[in-house]
Amino acid sequence: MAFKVFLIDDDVVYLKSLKEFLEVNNFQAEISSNPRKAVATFQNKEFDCVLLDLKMPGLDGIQLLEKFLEIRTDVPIIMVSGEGTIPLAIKAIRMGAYDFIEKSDDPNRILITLSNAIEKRKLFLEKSVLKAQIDETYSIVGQSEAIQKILDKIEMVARSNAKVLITGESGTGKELVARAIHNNSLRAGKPFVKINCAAIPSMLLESELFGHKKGAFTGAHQDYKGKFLVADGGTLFLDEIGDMSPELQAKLLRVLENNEVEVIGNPLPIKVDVRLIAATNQNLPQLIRDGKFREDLFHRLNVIQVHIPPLRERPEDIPPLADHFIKMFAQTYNKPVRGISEQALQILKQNEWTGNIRELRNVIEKVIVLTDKEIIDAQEINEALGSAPTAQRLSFSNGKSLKKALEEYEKFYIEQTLKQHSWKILDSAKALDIDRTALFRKMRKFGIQKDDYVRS
Ligand SMILES: Nc1ncnc2c1ncn2[C@@H]1O[C@H](COP(=O)(O)OP(=O)(O)OP(=O)(O)O)[C@@H](O)[C@H]1O
Repeated sequence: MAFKVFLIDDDVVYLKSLKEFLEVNNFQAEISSNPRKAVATFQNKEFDCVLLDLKMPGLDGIQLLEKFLEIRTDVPIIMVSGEGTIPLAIKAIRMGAYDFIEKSDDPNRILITLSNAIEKRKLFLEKSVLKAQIDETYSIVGQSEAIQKILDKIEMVARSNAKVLITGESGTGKELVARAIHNNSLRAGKPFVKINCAAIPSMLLESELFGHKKGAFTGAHQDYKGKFLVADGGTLFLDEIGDMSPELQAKLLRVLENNEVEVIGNPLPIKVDVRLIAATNQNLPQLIRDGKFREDLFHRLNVIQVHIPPLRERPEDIPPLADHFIKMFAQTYNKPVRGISEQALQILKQNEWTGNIRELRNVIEKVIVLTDKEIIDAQEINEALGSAPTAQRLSFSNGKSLKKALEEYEKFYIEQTLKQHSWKILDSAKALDIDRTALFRKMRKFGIQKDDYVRS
């Protein structure tokens, strides 16, 4: 497809010859010798680049440039300067023109300047599309007062370097908020590194965080760059901070006090510049009272606190979230789904959502995979919820044998316990007062699984 160039000049002879030259070189060219009409044309048509004469009677090039830049700034404008207009051309560039050429220039130079400008625009547009896709994936949806306050807080704290502690149940969006803070900060171009303190055994976590030198301990076959160093200049997100061992808490505190990392096996500490965001679904003040979390570390981390309430406390967020996930998964799975019926929405609003937004997202994904309808109906939602029944729905298990009803409840109860304990088998088994083998057996029997659950 040929690129479209808009040529504006009062010199019609020059205009026509330039148009011919560009067309021979596979460009499409539209010309205008009337500056006022040119504004309307620029407003109504799509161009990849504009070549604009600096000196014209009536509205001159500088005034026209000003008007064009008011309309849009993504189309590069190259000024065409005649004799003695170089200072004006420089002024135009200061105002936002892409470059300038001289009428007397070798036509091949004009081609090069034009191609460069169009290439730059292409890259700009590609970047905008990618950014829009990322923004969509990481956008925080919700109309509740709680979410609006969180969005305001993100904006307020993003530009500082203050440490942030994000609290909230599993699946409420803690990681999403951490990413939003990073993406809105001056560190946005630098890495965002996430580490889940509950998913890595305590002995390995130290090396994951701070790194090690080859030979520092048995099995350290090569140097390993810890997450603090990987995140240098950017943001480190420590998820499930409440699960960090007391020894490691002490080491983390030292890093935060000195902004230096002690790589295992390396005698010299290394300076780092990392913004720390921590998250937990546990009650840290309670862990402090139980002697499991250091109070000094808590105060270091808790400079700014963002608490995300569970979804059941903000049902007004369910319609916009459902809409968001429907659009997202309809596109992913190429389905014709456009919306959801009022009745189906009511069922979603009444659900308990112990797994919060992650659970809602999974339910919508499941419905979209299975449906071919344009509007999701109540039956489809009920079926999708059926595999993860809530306490509310279980109380209506009429028509089933007692054995079946009890089994359903047993499955539900085990699932909820696992969720509450972030899928840690040992903790969940303890809470259920059964041993871990029995829990594994029941999980197998009921087909309960989470892809990345942790064996603690
Ligand atoms: N307000 C929101 N708008 C859109 N999507 C959301 C929102 N909150 C959460 N999500 C989505 O829900 C899922 C779970 O969110 P996230 O992983 O951030 O939760 P979390 O609190 O960090 O969970 P965990 O404690 O289990 O690590 C993600 O897919 C996330 O994109």
